[in-house]
Amino acid sequence: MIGRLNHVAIAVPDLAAASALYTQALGAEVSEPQALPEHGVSVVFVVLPNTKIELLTPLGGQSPIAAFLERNPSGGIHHVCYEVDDLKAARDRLVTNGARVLGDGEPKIGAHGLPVLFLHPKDFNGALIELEQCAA
Ligand SMILES: CC[C@@H](C(=O)O)C(=O)SCCNC(=O)CCNC(=O)[C@H](O)C(C)(C)COP(=O)(O)OP(=O)(O)OC[C@H]1O[C@@H](n2cnc3c(N)ncnc32)[C@H](O)[C@@H]1OP(=O)(O)O
Ligand SMILES: [Co+2]
Repeated sequence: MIGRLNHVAIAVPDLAAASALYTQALGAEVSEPQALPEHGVSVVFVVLPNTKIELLTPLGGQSPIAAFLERNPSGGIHHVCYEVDDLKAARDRLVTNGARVLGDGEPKIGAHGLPVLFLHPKDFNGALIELEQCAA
């Protein structure tokens, strides 16, 4: 069911500083910031030869990552994103098998303009998992 690793996400307290760190200290290619109010975050993507790193920071007063950063003030690995061929079929199979899909269970459009869902970290060995519909 799951396919390629689309990205690994790191929550950061200061997106500009984290972007500069990846650009200057690590010599990486970093995208321009994207504000995603429907997700309560702003993000940049670090483009790697085999996957991406998503650097994200809270946006607005209701960010789902605010509590994570309170627990981890200097930041930390936040989630991994796997690609799936059919997001709704994957969701239905996971729910049938007892996994919890976060939010209202309906896919939302993510940073790549594709539908995404999140699975509860407590159901997957303490790791927050994002599933992204493969591009057609
Ligand atoms: C940019 C768009 C998109 C993309 O296209 O890539 C994104 O990536 S958007 C990313 C931001 N959005 C989300 O993360 C949505 C899903 N997340 C959530 O709904 C919440 O973050 C959460 C997973 C429900 C956690 O909420 P929180 O308020 O932090 O705390 P809780 O008390 O409800 O947490 C329960 C339990 O889970 C542990 N936890 C929390 N976050 C993580 C995490 N990232 N990784 C692992 N574990 C996590 C938390 O510590 C609690 O554990 P216990 O204390 O042991 O109960
Ligand atoms: Co993500």
